[in-house]
Amino acid sequence: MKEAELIAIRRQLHQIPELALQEKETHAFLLKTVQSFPQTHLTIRTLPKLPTALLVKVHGQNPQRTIGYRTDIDALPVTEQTGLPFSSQHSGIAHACGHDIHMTVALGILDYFAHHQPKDNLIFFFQPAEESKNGGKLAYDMGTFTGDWHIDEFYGLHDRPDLPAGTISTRLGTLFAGTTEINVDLIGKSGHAALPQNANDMIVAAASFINQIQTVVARNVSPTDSAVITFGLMRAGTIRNVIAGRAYLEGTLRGFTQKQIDFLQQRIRDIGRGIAASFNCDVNVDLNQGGYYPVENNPQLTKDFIQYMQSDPAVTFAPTGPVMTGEDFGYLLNKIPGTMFWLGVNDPDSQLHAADFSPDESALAPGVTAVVYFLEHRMAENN
Ligand SMILES: CC(=O)N[C@@H](CCC[C@H](N)C(=O)O)C(=O)O
Repeated sequence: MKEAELIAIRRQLHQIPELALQEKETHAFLLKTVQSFPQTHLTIRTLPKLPTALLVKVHGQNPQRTIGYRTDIDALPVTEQTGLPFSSQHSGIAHACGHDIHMTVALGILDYFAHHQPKDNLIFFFQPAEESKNGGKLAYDMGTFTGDWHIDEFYGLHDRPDLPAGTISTRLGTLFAGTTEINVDLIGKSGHAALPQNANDMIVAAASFINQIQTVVARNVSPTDSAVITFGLMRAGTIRNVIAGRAYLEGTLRGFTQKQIDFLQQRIRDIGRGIAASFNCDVNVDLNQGGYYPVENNPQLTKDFIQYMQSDPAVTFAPTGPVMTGEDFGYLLNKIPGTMFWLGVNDPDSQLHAADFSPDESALAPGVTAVVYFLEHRMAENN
């Protein structure tokens, strides 16, 4: 596929961002595009119980194994502020995490193998719901990757704004953190602002909960380890002279190992129980990890990936450390060995999830080429 075609696809996808599990237009666009490729050795599959997902199998000439390639397809509840002429046409929703770039690269790779039949089988998984609702886990747990759709090794990328366009980067070990969504409901008693003795103020209880949570990473995690707990949403109260009888908080916790995540979850539950006792209120702590396991790259496959990318003169490879962003590809890599890697998209003044995030489209063609060449390498004899 020519660079201009990749850019045209990316711009169309960019204009129709959809939230997790609602990716109907995106699914229709992806299906139409895949149907426009030569169909001789393709099988297209949809999942009745996960209707926005799309799978495409490329049948190999002499298959010894099946290699999977995954892209996420959902967007974020962000109002785009890029000023691009092809900005989001869906109010309040944007591809602020670059999944339009991910999908376009996947279509570019698939188009290549639709025209050049591979030796082994390839399965492309266009996965809904990465940002929330763990679409990867949903698909895996419903038995999607069994029988003819079994995958031996799995690859996927994420775009990265602080790397030059087209640069490939990954590491041995954990690449992305495991995350857990935290929802906390504090239930007390509302009343008159002037009569606190007759009420039970949940703004004060929530403030205390938040303050105690700040001690977890600072005081319970070794200074040589990393973890983060952030509360990004807090709702309580209606007016200055009514004591709030309820407060609601949403946050996320992140760590690089499952052991550490389990520990952080336990501390949050403990603090919730402590607040309930000390404020004589109800505190319901709901923790949901879903499929957001730490993204742990398989040692053998990732060593081969890094060696290949470093040795190919057409590829710029950069080493990297782990990051605290999460990815539900972590769940799939927990079940199927594989490698997740970054693709540089050169937007260093912005960041993932920002309203002005605008990846550099010149990353598309080298991204496709690097993955196509790597997959050819994996399918060569002796690999
Ligand atoms: C790449 C990226 O930004 N991923 C998301 C994953 C969502 C995690 C989950 N919804 C949570 O907040 O725990 C991220 O926020 O890192």
